[in-house]
Amino acid sequence: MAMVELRQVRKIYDGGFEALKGVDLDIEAGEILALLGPNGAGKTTLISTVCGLVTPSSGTLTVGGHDVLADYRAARSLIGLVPQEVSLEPFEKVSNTVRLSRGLFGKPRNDALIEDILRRLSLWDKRDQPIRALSGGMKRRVLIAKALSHEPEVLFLDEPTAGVDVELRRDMWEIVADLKARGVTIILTTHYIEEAEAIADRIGVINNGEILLVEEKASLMKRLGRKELRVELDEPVASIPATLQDRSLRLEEDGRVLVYDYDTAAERTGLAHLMSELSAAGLRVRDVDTRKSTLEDIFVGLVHKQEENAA
Ligand SMILES: Nc1ncnc2c1ncn2[C@@H]1O[C@H](COP(=O)(O)OP(=O)(O)OP(=O)(O)O)[C@@H](O)[C@H]1O
Repeated sequence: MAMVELRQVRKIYDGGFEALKGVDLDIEAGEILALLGPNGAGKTTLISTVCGLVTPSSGTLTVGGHDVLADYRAARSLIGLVPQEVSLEPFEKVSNTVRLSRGLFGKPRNDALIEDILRRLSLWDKRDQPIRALSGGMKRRVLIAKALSHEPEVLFLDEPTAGVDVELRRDMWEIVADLKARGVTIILTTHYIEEAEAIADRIGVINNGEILLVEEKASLMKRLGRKELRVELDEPVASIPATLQDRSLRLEEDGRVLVYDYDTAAERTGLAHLMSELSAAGLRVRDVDTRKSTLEDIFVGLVHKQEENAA
């Protein structure tokens, strides 16, 4: 059994908008899943249904085997949620904010645990400050501390690094890695492809309320291992010379550029051979350039394809 299971989860908001179109998703214990998707894709709606904040129109959801609808308290007690928007009591002290959060889950007071959480998030020095005295980045850390206060097994982070500076983004990534090392299952939504690349075990792409792909990052990266060699010729050619026909080259830019796709992970890329074949065919090379397909290419391609299919 997966830690989080969604089966055919649909959400139609009042007014008729279908934000989730029958989502199936399994999230395994201890993994980091990054959900990538453009604005309005349904990321927040998906997270909110798992956390019991939005009631699905149909389908089932379980967390740790507990049905989110029928057994809400048991499911919710396993979940920590770091929301997108900062919603904190401005005059409350940092340490009280986190302590109160634990209390709301009916857990007994545990000052040692709160201290540990605050230290891990570099908030210990700020523990006696009121929330309003903190920077935006520090407030985000407080949101994480709150979400961890009741020792959840599953942590949802809704765009944890939207609008934060590079340094804080790196800190967040470290915090997430540390939580994973402690066995916490982590689901984060993001617009930042590099964020998914940096920290996720698996990457899910969502658009228009549908999951388009869920794949191990490692295997996605393997697919990303494809590279393109672009050879700019001195003189344009009308067609690919016969001696190079079995090379699966493409001709672009009115015959000025020969494009060769190759697999960087392959033992032999055939690049050296190709260059000598070009010269044997009498083609003079002006310049070469390489281009690597990125996760962004895959992402944009998937989203476009879905939109074309829908049109
Ligand atoms: N309460 C609501 N009532 C009606 N429609 C809603 C409601 N909440 C969200 N939506 C719509 O559902 C769609 C998905 O929204 P959602 O917030 O889940 O997307 P998202 O992927 O999190 O987007 P973003 O990256 O912009 O946060 C959007 O078109 C949004 O306008």
